[in-house]
Amino acid sequence: MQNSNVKILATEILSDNWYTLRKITYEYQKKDGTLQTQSREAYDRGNGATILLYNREQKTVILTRQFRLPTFVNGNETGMLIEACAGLLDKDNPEDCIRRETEEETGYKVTAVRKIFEAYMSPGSVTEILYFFVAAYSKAMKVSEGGGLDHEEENIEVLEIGFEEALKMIGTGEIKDGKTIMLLQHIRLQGIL
Ligand SMILES: Nc1nc2c(ncn2[C@@H]2O[C@H](COP(=O)(O)OP(=O)(O)O[C@H]3O[C@H](CO)[C@@H](O)[C@H](O)[C@@H]3O)[C@@H](O)[C@H]2O)c(=O)[nH]1
Ligand SMILES: [Mg+2]
Repeated sequence: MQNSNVKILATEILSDNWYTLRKITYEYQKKDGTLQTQSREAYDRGNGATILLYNREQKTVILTRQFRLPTFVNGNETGMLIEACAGLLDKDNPEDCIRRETEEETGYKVTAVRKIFEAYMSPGSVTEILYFFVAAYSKAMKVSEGGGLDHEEENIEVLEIGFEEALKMIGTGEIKDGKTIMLLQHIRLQGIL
């Protein structure tokens, strides 16, 4: 935090049940030089990594489907969401994290992963920065069922979908997850599939 126009005055923890919600009060120097005191809530659930697995011969991608409670209480009738594989970093670096998460959730053991960019996904309220990766996959890399970790209560379905179909699913609203849309569009924009 190096912006000399901002001075943190107070940090209050509103909730630290599973992740941490803080209310931060700060002094902000406006362009005209005057000082303004503001406060904002920031939800800190750590940082994350996500990956799109693609197969050039088959022109397919690997996606997941799982129940996402926050979407269920906000308009997603079944609560089921189709997403690229993703996970929180814990103490890992993003690359190790995404390799581990890929194997746990999809059952594919990928070797060469490529970082493409990083993005704040909800900058007005959530601190998280998300690291984006892509990797080629093949049948030979499938080492387990995937599906996520039982002790984390993950019930993840693994989907292998034609790339063109996945792109269409953005238009139909069947794919409604930001990171997944960004990854699919990247694959198209870069001509990877
Ligand atoms: N008990 C309990 N479990 C929780 C809670 N919040 C999350 N979990 C569980 O903690 C686990 C976290 O799984 P990960 O695979 O590491 O993370 P993720 O939820 O898939 O998050 C990924 O996708 C998010 C949504 O796009 C990203 O925001 C995030 O960065 C990451 O990439 C999941 O099993 C989730 O259900 C909670 O409040 N209580
Ligand atoms: Mg996950």
